Amino acid sequence: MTEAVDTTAALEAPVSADAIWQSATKVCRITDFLPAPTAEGLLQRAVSAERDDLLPARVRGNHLDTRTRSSLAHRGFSAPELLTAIDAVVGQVERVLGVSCAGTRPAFTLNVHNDGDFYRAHQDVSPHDVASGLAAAKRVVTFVYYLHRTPAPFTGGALRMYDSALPLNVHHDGLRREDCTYRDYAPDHNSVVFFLPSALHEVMPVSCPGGGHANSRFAINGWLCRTDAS
Ligand SMILES: O=C(O)CCC(=O)C(=O)O
Ligand SMILES: [Fe+2]
Repeated sequence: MTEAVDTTAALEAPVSADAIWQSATKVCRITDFLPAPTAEGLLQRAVSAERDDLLPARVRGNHLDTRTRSSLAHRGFSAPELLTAIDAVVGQVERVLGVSCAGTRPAFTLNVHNDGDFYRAHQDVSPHDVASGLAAAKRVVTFVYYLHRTPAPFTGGALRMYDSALPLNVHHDGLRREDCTYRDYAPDHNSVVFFLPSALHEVMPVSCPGGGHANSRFAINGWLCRTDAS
């Protein structure tokens, strides 16, 4: 039996101008993504990265900003086996996220978080990038593939995905970060996540008291980027 609902009162009440509208951000997450020996091989390459190749990670626009981001990045790291696997699932990712990756090319770095490292809340593409025609504006999909020794030699380091919120994505006034709901994703070894680069996200601080490069939280983080031709 359906009950009649009186909506008159609701219609007469004005919608609060301060209301924050939130909706869960879509994330495709795949665990045990690569065959275990392939993941192990990638981890070994990450562990044996040359010290000289690891430079302080930069924020969008190629700036060093240690209050926003603390980690090391290896820009020349190669991971063809990961790219092949991403290619194999891109159709499903497109369907879930509602974008087309046709004509895109991957660009990525190996990111290394150790004790005390973090990456504060940010977007991989902002409306400003698009307005200014910055290279980041070509990012169509973000991917992050995680690697670490097992059991994890660190704690923390979750990927925090904030729910999309109005007015957050329109203008920043009036919306405090504390008001935003979110979901945390564990950076489990051999798992990968895909999301839209406009989504607000954060790497929670990593605790790795013993330090040591080999004990780091490794992530191959990149984007499927529109090419000039696409
Ligand atoms: O390592 C992660 O979980 C995400 C890193 C990230 O957001 C980035 O490099 O833009
Ligand atoms: Fe990011």
